[in-house]
Amino acid sequence: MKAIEWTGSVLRLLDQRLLPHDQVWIDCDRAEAVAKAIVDMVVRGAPAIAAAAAYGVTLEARSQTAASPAAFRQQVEAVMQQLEQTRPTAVNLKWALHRMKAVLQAFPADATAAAMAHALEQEANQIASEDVATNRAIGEVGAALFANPVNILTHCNTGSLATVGYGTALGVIRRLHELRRLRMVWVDETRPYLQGARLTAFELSAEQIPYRLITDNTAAYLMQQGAVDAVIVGADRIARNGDTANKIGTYGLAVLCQHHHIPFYVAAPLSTFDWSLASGQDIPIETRNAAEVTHLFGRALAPTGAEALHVAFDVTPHSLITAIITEAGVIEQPALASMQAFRRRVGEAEGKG
Ligand SMILES: CSC[C@@H](O)[C@@H](O)C(=O)COP(=O)(O)O
Repeated sequence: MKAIEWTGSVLRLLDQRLLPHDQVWIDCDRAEAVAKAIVDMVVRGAPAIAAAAAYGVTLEARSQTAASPAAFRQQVEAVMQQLEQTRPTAVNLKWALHRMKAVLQAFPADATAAAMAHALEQEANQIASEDVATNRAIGEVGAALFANPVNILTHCNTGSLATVGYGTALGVIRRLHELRRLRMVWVDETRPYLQGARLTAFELSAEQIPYRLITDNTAAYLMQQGAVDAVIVGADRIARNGDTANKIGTYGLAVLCQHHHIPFYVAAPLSTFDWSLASGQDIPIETRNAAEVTHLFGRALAPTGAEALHVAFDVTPHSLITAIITEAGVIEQPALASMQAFRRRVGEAEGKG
């Protein structure tokens, strides 16, 4: 399953707002269209929006090849800034744009616009292909944590639709299934946007991975019944001390896991680490339109004029996280010291400095 495709001239995005029932592709031929697609959640999930933004820069660069080198740089950098504003919490977006900016800055002042545009396209392709390899590595590392078949509970969508392919938390689940070490997956529906019900259930159905969809408020009951062996979720930003921002409802699951003595894992690539932030308190949390809470598919659930709050992410304190699973290994009991030791081991170059 794929939700992002670069044709060499346009970025094709599978409109995730319409899944699972309609599979409609949107062709973006300008950076503005990509920015709008990210804001409107046509494309979503931290690694997927990072790759989409990189292709947004590529589209702008390709449209400016007749410009002078200085005008080209100015225009492309303006678009990078615009893309960076589209969604605030997922740091992968910034990480990808920093990579694109570094490519631009490596060229001498008199480099031709065409040469710079070509290099930017290559970098976007590199970001996209690395993501799939990274997720496969995360899957391998994560699956090694489980010796026997398990029941996993997951939240939101962290699969092929949220990445360029394979997925992070869902990558671990996918790998467990391949290794016959997965009993089944409990899929939180993930109110209000229903990424679990619409997207994760869609991916698991397509691959015939056994799952059952539950309402978000069923997790506690299942844990009490002994029906959950572990929770695995993705992440949008991980601070220096291991505090992790992810889809709203993640923190509640971590608290429940602590109460029930169930391991709580975060699976994320190094591009989700924000070493510049001391703790989760510094992570910007996106709030979205309250109509996404009061309405479902355009139909009002609440009385007319009902006030609602739509906080899209929450922060799980590192003390509640059993381990963070990355492509470079596992960080057990993440905290400042273990995170710093991990960072030294993998090298600063791979994370966000
Ligand atoms: C591999 S995706 C990790 C996270 O981005 C995912 O868990 C999540 O919270 C997605 O939120 P979304 O608002 O759908 O972009």
